[in-house]
Amino acid sequence: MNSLEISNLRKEYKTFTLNNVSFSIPKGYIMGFIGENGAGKTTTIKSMLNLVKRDGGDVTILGKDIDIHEMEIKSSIGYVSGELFYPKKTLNQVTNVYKRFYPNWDEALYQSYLDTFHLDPSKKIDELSKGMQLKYAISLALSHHAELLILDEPTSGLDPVARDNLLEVFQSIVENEETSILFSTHITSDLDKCADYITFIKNGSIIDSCTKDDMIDKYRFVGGTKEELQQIKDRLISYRENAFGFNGLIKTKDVATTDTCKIGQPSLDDIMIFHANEGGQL
Ligand SMILES: Nc1ncnc2c1ncn2[C@@H]1O[C@H](COP(=O)(O)OP(=O)(O)OP(=O)(O)O)[C@@H](O)[C@H]1O
Repeated sequence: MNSLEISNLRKEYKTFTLNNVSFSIPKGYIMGFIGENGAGKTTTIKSMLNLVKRDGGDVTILGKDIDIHEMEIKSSIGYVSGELFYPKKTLNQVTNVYKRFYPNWDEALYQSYLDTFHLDPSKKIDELSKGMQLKYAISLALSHHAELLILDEPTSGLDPVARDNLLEVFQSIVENEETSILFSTHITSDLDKCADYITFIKNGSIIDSCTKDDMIDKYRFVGGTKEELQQIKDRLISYRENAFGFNGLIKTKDVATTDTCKIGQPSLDDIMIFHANEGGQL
C-alpha cells in the first residue's frame, strides 16, 4: 500500500507552474524530496495538503482522497513547515492547544522528545533559536503516532549533531513499517544517510522518482581531458571545465564502451547540480 499518492498535481502562479506532478510513497519508507531553490517543493506540499488551492490533480493520503476526508487525514499525519505561530506563548501553552486536535496524542512520547531535543517547555516560542523552534515543531508532529510525516526542510536550521540525531529519530520511526516520511531538503547528505526513495523536482516538473539506489545507478559522473570531452560532450547532461579537462554527468545508458574517460558513481549532489544546468556548462 502507498501512504501517499499524488497524480497530475497542478498549481499555477503568475510566474511558476507546478506541472502535473505525480509520485507515491510506499508505506514504511522515507522519501527525500529534492530540488533547487524555487523548484516547487513547498508548493507541491502545500497543494497536496490543500493549504493552497490546487488547479488540478488527485491526492490520496493513507488510502483516502484528501478532498473528501481532509480532517480525518490531517489528524493522522504530522506536518512541519518551519512556520510556528503564537511567538509569545510558552511551549506548554501551545502544546496544550495542539494536542486537543489529535485523538492519538501520546504525552509520554512527547515528553521523551522534549528530553531528546533538550527543550524547556516553560520557554516562549520566540525565546527559542530557529533550530530549537524546528525541534519543537518536529516534537509536536511526532507525538501523535502520525502514519505519514511531511516535513518541509526539517534539517535546514539544525547543527550537524542535531541533524544526525533527527535522522536517527526518522529511521527509528519507520522501523515499525507503519509510518512513512516525506521530507524536502537541500542537504542531500541527509538523504545519503536515511532516504529509501528520492523524488527530484526541477522547474515545477518531476525529473525522476525512484529508489535512491536506482537514482544513483541511472547516472555516471565522468571526468577526463579536453580531448575526451569532445568525444562525449553531446551525451552529457552538463559539464564543468577545469585546468586539466572536465567533469560532467551522463545517463548510464548513454555511456559508450569506447569512452576512455574516468567513469564513477555520482552523489545526489552531483545529480542535482549538473541537472540544474542541463544542456550547458557550469
Ligand atoms: N503565493 C505565491 N504566489 C506566487 N508565486 C509563488 C507563491 N508561492 C510560491 N511561489 C513561486 O513558486 C515557485 C516555487 O516556490 P516553492 O516555494 O515551491 O519552491 P521550493 O522548491 O520549496 O524552494 P526553496 O527550496 O527555496 O524553499 C517560486 O518561483 C515561488 O516564487
